[in-house]
Order: sequence, then structure tokens, then C-alpha cells
Amino acid sequence: MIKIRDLTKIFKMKNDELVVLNNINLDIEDGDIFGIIGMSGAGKSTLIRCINLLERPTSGYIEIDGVDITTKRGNELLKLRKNIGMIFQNFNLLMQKSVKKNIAFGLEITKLREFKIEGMAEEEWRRLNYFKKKQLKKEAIEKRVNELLKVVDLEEKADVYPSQLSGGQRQRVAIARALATKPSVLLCDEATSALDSMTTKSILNLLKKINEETKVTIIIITHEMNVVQEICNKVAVLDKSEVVETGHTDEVFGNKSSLIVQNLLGGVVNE
Ligand SMILES: Nc1ncnc2c1ncn2[C@@H]1O[C@H](COP(=O)(O)OP(=O)(O)OP(=O)(O)O)[C@@H](O)[C@H]1O
Repeated sequence: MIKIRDLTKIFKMKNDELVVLNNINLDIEDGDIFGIIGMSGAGKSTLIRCINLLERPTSGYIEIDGVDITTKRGNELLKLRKNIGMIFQNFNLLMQKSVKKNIAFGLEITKLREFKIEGMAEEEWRRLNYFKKKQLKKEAIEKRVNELLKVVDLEEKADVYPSQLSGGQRQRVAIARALATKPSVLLCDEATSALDSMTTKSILNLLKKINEETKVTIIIITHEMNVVQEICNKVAVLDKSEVVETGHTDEVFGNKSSLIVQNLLGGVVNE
């Protein structure tokens, strides 16, 4: 469960300050696919970036599974980030590395102990010498990368480079990379905004399948209302730095008295 409490973010400029998030309170349950919507400049990106501490809140806190993450720094912060994957509109892949190397990237700095190879006890790890550890780590990474290639249906593209892939395939690689360390939260920052409608649908289906199979909590910020309607069970509406509506997607989208919701929907959502 993610609890956001009294979260405020103020950007200080030379002669001024800008309140971008003002006293945000939200509960996001395990396994939710949670949409965050709002007009441009409402603070959506800043909010999602606070959840993995790419931005540090000015005040307030964020609890993930009972732990206040805003206190984390250094190694603890790195560990926390392994529990929170993120995908972006422009995919952010390493263009000089193959698909499988892109997916393996986050795993290479992960400790062998964290791979949890079935049936191997802690003492057994300790008895292994350095070379064996390295070899085992390579094998464990390969195993995990192959699993992920299967999940995102890109087994045949393992050795190609991102430049040889379509936008949808690139986002699949990014999803596999984000899931490599088995995070409990996946943040999606306008993840389908650069894709056509067919490709968007296939990426949303993939996210839905992953959510059902792994119970990963997914938080999506988007300006595409059809994305929210398609996969988000809950949604929060940000307006001028504040949460003005939150609840089940059907209820929030059905609220005819909310001008901001109706403006955002702008007739895009199917009845
Ligand atoms: N590092 C920063 N320093 C100063 N101001 C910032 C910084 N990052 C964001 N802002 C400002 O904070 C406000 C909210 O930005 P944010 O990107 O969170 O909004 P958004 O809702 O995601 O908008 P969009 O939908 O256009 O991406 C904007 O006015 C933006 O200019």
C-alpha cells in the first residue's frame, strides 16, 4: 500500500517560489492500476517523480508498505528504487546496447543474493568462491532476462538494437527492464503518448496482464483519458497542484458536476 500524506513540493527560484504540489493525500492499494490525470502543469509528473524520490518532497511523506521512503538516502535509496520500476514516454533505452543487455542493465548491479534461485540456501551462497558467484550471477541474469523476453513477447528480438525496433517494441523492452528486479510498483509517465492507438492498446493489454499475474501496483500519469478508462481501476484528478477528485474510475468519470473532470474528458470517453 502506498500512502501519500500532506505532500507538498515547492520549487524555489531566484526571486520566487512555485508551489507545484499542495498538501496531497492519496491511498494507492496493492495491485491497483491507478491513474493520475490533470491539465498540463497541474503537477502530475512532479507527483510521480516524488514517489521514487527523483524529486524530494518539501514536506509531507510517502509510505510504501509501512516504510516512509522520504527518509531514505544512499544504499537504502538504491534498494528502494529496485522496488519501483519506471517507464517513460520516450522509452529511455540504451541505444548502444542490445535488447537483452538493456533488460539486464538493472540486474547487473543487483546482488546475487537478491536473485532468490529456488532451492539454494543462504549457507550455500556463502560457501561459493568468487568465480562461482560471478558465473552463477551471469546465469541468473540470463535466466531472468529470458523470462522477461517471454513476458513482453520479444524473444526473437533479444540480440537486436533499439534502433531496429518499432515504438511499441521499444516500450516492451522498457517494461521488461523496469520489471527485471521484480518491483512491487511500476510508474508509467505518459508511457503510451508516443504510440498509435493500436500499439497503445497492445501495451495496455500487456500492462493489464502483468498486473493480473504479478499483482504489481501500477501508477499511470497520462493526458489520454481513454487509457485511464481502459485500464485504471482508480483515478485521481490534480488541478492547480491539488487533488480535487479521487475514487473508482467509473465514479470519478461519471461525476457530471465536476467541471474539471468534464473538461478533461472533453467527449473522448465512450459512454
Ligand atoms: N525542476 C523544476 N523547477 C521549477 N519548476 C518546475 C520544475 N519541474 C516542474 N516545474 C513546474 O511545476 C509545474 C508542474 O509541472 P509538472 O511537469 O509536474 O506538471 P504536469 O501536470 O506533469 O504537466 P504536463 O502534463 O504538461 O507534463 C509546472 O509549472 C512546471 O513548470
